[in-house]
Amino acid sequence: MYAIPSLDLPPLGHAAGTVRLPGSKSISNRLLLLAGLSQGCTTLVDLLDSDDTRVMLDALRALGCRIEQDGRHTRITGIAGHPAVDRADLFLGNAGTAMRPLTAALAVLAAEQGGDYVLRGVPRMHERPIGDLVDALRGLGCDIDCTGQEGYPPLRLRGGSLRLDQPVRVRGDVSSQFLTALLMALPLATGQQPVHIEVQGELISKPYIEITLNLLERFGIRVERQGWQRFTLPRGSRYQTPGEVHVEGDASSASYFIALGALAGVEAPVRIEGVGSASIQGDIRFVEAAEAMGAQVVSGPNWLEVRRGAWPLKAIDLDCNHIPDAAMTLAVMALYADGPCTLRNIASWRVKETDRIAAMAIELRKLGAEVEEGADFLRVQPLRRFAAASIHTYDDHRMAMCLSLAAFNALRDGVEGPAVPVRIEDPKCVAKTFPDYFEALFSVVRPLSVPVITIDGPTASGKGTLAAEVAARLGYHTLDSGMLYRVVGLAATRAGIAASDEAGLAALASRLQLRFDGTRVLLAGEDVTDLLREEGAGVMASQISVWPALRTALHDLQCGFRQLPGLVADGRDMGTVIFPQAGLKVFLTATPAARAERRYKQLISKGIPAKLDDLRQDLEARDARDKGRATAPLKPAGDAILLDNSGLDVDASVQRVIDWWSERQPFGHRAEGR
Ligand SMILES: O=C(O)C1=C[C@@H](OP(=O)(O)O)[C@@H](O)[C@H](O)C1
Ligand SMILES: C=C(OP(=O)(O)O)C(=O)O
Repeated sequence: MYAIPSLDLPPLGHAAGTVRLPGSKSISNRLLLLAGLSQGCTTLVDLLDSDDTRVMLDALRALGCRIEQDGRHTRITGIAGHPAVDRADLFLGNAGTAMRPLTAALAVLAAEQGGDYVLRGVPRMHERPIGDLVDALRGLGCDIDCTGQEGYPPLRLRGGSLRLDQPVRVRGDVSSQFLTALLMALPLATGQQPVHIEVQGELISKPYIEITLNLLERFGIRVERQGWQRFTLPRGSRYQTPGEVHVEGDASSASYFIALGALAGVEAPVRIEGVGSASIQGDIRFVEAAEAMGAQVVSGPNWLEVRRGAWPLKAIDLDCNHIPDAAMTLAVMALYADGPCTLRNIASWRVKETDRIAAMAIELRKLGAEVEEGADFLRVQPLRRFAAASIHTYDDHRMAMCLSLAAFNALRDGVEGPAVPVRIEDPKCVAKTFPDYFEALFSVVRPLSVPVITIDGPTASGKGTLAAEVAARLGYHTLDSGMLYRVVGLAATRAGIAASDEAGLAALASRLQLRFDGTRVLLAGEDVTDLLREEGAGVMASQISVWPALRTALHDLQCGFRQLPGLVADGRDMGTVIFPQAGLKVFLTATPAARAERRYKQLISKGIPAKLDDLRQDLEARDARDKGRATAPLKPAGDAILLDNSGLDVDASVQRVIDWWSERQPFGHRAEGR
């Protein structure tokens, strides 16, 4: 996950490869609640692990469920309709699928057994309506206070007494989750008589009710229904655990990769695993919408393969009420269409993670699009010239994921102006349902060009620290090229290859069994990170790095580090030889005295004995050798910016580099500052 203020996506090219989807949010949270209310143990396989499911798991734990997690398996021992506590204060984040169903379940339990439960969430959750559900539950005899604003969480549920002689009436035109909540909770009240639910007003998002009915059935509850108006829970309904249930991949999350295939699956398809034609999720019908826009889709029961068909995409005019979440993806695909696209019947977008109609219109306009927004529709004109935009994401995972698709602007035929990057602000908001979304995206797209920052400089100038910090701030990868020479040095010493054996060293370098695990370096499976930091390894690296054949052998290996979303490479010839096209080149220096002092402190703090004078002499000798070697000598690239950090702390140096980098981006200053 990218827990950084913003993530810059460079212009992206063709896509190919396989993405395995995380579990469905809607299925995961329903199964968790049903398992939690059942008697006995239910094993959920491939449950979604994200913000929305974590709040549900925390709530179930607080109510007395036992939860054990082991790899792909989550085991829940339910409370059999009897919470272990009669008071709890539950934080449910911004998870509608936790807030709404738990409200109904706890309101019914509190009315039947007594209790005092508070349900709250993030500030946006306190702006998302729940009044229709509260009214329905009050009509049933539950005692519910809206402790903030009437009709919105936080809620306090305190007892009451159930009246089941009349049908429970609930409005269905703001959110289907209210009906889902009642369907999942009311089996708790069928001890003496059946319970009837009547839906008032036009029910929206109907396919989500199908998911609810399907999963209730797996827990032994067969709901009788008359169309979408009337539902009956038979007398004596009891949750019976099915034992083990597999959670299919999330069909709404699939929409981004279906769109990706339609836009960029040119030479090969994008394969999506985890969801397919056998899905019980309504959002699988996004496939039809994508096909209407020209995508070519082949599917199996739990996979899809999507390629580009029509290009530009074909404009559509679609009632999207049945796919409220996935439809957002169509709004961004519309930028690549051959005419205006209209998405209708989407009023519910206004009461989700943010007002999604307004947010989508604002952000698409930043890209240059002409957008018409109505109470319940959005019309998007295609774009010929994309503007580089910093996309605000409103703490809405889907805004971040959808708008990332604007980074394919270079693929638009007849596009005017240069290919532009897209900045996604607060990228970690994807954690609501798809924490590794960007990693998944990067694994299947080919960049047109990956941004590189090079930081070259003499030994002990602090390149490594600066590079690591800059990379962490930008979400970029790092290449510590000095480390590669150290690894070769270490491997050579072990293999008995002399520092003077140029051919032997080059041959060794080309067959290195090297792997990086975060900041750890593994040589033939052995963690050698600490050995590489020793002085001897540095001296050996400097001696062997004079050999042209070795430098050539390591060239391709180093270029391979240039991966999305970007690279910060530090060394001695990063800007001059390996990445001459880098977007920013920094040459970092400090006086020999300052560098010797830093190295001295570093060694002493690790308990390694050292002498200041010796260190200074050593590093002056290394400077001379690095500067004097015939191949790739240490010198600033012509277009490098010099940074003398003798009098700067790390934070100040990092900020300088970030500022220089920001100035070179087409977005203006980084949105959230540091
Ligand atoms: O029941 C569900 O799992 C959901 C129902 C839909 O909400 P609405 O019924 O409010 O449209 C959908 O947007 C949400 O992401 C999940
Ligand atoms: C509307 C959404 O979430 P929630 O389950 O919180 O309603 C969503 O995931 O798009």
